[in-house]
Amino acid sequence: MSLSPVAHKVIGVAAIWNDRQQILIDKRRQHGLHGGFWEFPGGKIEPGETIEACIEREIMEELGIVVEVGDRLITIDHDYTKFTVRLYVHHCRHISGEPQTIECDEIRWVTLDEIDQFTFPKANAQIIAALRKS
Ligand SMILES: Nc1nc2c([nH]c(=O)n2[C@H]2C[C@H](O)[C@@H](COP(=O)(O)OP(=O)(O)OP(=O)(O)O)O2)c(=O)[nH]1
Ligand SMILES: [Mg+2]
Repeated sequence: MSLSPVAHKVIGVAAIWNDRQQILIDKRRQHGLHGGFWEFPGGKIEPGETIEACIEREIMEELGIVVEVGDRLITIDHDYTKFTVRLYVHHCRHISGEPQTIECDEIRWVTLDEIDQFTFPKANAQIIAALRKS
C-alpha cells in the first residue's frame, strides 16, 4: 500500500504597510490554484534563502517595489485539499517604487476596515485576525 505524497509549500508572505496605515493586497490571476482570490504578496522560499531575503525578492519580482522586511507577524500551517502550506508572514514597510501588476491582475492599498470586502484563501483568516491584534 502506498500513500500519494502531498505537495508542501513554504512561503514568505508580506504585509506591506504604507504611511497611511494601508496594507497592499493583490488579486491572483484567474487561472490555477486560488485563481481570482486576493492575497498578500509573496512566494516560495528557495533553498538556502532566508525568509527575509525571500520576501524582498518576491516583492520585487511580483510588484517591482522595494520593501523593508520587519518583524514576524505570524506563522501559519494550513492543509488545503491538494497541498499543504506553511506561511511565514512578516510586517514590511513600503520603501520605494509604484506597485505594478507584473504577476497579478490587480493591486489595492486597503485599511483593515476595508479588507473584509475581499475574498482570500482560507488560511488568510488567521493572518487578518493577527493584523487586527497587531
Ligand atoms: N503569497 C501568498 N500565498 C498564500 C496566501 N494565502 C495562502 O493560502 N497562500 C498559499 C496559496 C498559494 O497557492 C501558495 C503560494 O503561492 P505561490 O504564488 O508561491 O505559488 P503558486 O502555488 O501560486 O504557484 P506554483 O509556483 O506552485 O505553480 O500559498 C497569501 O496571502 N499570500
Ligand atoms: Mg506568489
